[in-house]
Parts: sequence; C-alpha cells; structure tokens
Amino acid sequence: MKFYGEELSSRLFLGTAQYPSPAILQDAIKVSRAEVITVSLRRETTGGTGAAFWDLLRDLGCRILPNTAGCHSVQEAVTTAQMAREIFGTPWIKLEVIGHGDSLQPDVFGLVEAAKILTDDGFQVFPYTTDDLVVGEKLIDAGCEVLMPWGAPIGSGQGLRNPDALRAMRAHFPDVPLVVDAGIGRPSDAAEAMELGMDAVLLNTAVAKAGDPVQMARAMAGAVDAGRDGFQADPMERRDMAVPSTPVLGLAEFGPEFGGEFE
Ligand SMILES: CC(=O)[C@@H](O)[C@H](O)COP(=O)(O)O
Repeated sequence: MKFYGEELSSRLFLGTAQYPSPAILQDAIKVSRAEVITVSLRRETTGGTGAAFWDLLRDLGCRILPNTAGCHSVQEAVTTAQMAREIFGTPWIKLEVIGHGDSLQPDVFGLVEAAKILTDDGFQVFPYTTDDLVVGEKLIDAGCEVLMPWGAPIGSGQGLRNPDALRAMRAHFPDVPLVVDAGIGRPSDAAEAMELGMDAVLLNTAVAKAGDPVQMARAMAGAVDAGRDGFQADPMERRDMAVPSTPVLGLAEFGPEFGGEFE
C-alpha cells in the first residue's frame, strides 16, 4: 500500500502518547509491526526529556508522521507543521485543526484552509477529518492525497460510530488511501474498519491505556491483518432467513418399523 508514494507493508499506524513508560512504548511499537508512528510536537519538548524521547523514536526505525494535535487555529497548525518539518526532516504531516473542545471534532473549514497552505508549501498532508464526502472532496482539491476520517472522538474508544459513512467514503473515493483515525477502542473495531475496505487504521489510546499495552498492540496488529484479509476475501451477503448449511442429499431415510413412511 502506498501513501504519498511510500510503500508500506503494515496497515497499522500507532500513536506515541500516554504510554506508562518509554520501555513499554518501545515494546508496543515493536510487536505492533507498525512502520509509521505519529508524534505530537505540541505535547513534547525538544529539550531535556523531549530530546531523549526523539532519540528513542528514531531508534525504532519507523517512519515519523508528526502531528498538529492540540492546534485550534489554522495559523497554529501551519506553524506547528513547519516546526515539525524542520525537526524531523519529513514533508509528512498529520493535520489536526480542532474545532470543538469537548468532542475534539475537527474544524473542517480551518482544516481545508490549512491543508491548502501546507500542500502549496510542499507538505504531504494526512488530514484528520470527519467522515463527510464534501469535506473529503475539498481536501482532495486542496492537494491532499490521503484522507483520515474519524471513527469516533479522539480518546473515546467508542469504535466506529458511523460505519455507513465510512462505507460511503470508500465507495466515493475508491482510489484515495483512507485511514480511520481516532476512537478505536478494541481490536474488533480495528478489524471492522479494515473489513469496510479502509486502507489503514491509526490508533493510540486503545494501546497506550490498555492494562497490557504490549499485548494490546499485538492484538491490534492481528486484527488489522484479519480485517484486511476478510475484506479481500469478499464476505458473503447477510441473509434475513436461515439457510441450511448441511446438504439434504444423503440424509438417512427410515422405514415404517421406525415410524417412517418408506419401505
Ligand atoms: C496520537 C494521535 O494522533 C491521536 O490524536 C489520534 O487521533 C488517535 O486517536 P485515539 O487515541 O482515539 O486512537
């Protein structure tokens, strides 16, 4: 699967925040087989423990996808993206422009505006957006080659709140890489996203806040693989009625001595 021309074999993108310890973060990323990890510039500092954190991430050998988490305006997001490019030396940016404090819902107007500024400036933008077709179109018009619709509010672990909308996005953007970002709580949520035909899943809290983050990272990796396999295997249609799965041919027939009607 290619994202901005970059071939990836893992379809699980992992966040790096809120882990109980740096060692657990490292182990979780290793067992997840994630090739892309996202890092918040706003939440870490570049001096003191921040520098050690960057070193730890670099040692993992993953591709870094810096993000603008915590940015509530276009200017804040653009400035943060520019700083991230300098620090990490990558044109990739996961663009978040938050519009609503409680739900952390994206400000889709600011998002499109910031995406246009950044793509014009040479960035390769991964926009965290709602599952809205029209907004998706505007983001593509702004130069985005990937869309990241939300599954549910960030950190909520609610799973996919609107699978129909994601299905519609898949149908409407058959050739655009779609990554479900945020709200995944359980491996079954990740599998469901992949079964809908999403190209990848980005998650953080579900692993970082699990009782055993390393085991959960492994479970998420397996779920993403299983969901992808399931999608590609072309699942059967759901049916309203039961249909016997055992053939009638070859059933035992009983004569009258056993109460049957055959001799
Ligand atoms: C780390 C990051 O980028 C998150 O903001 C992302 O959106 C994942 O959300 P969850 O923590 O809900 O998985």
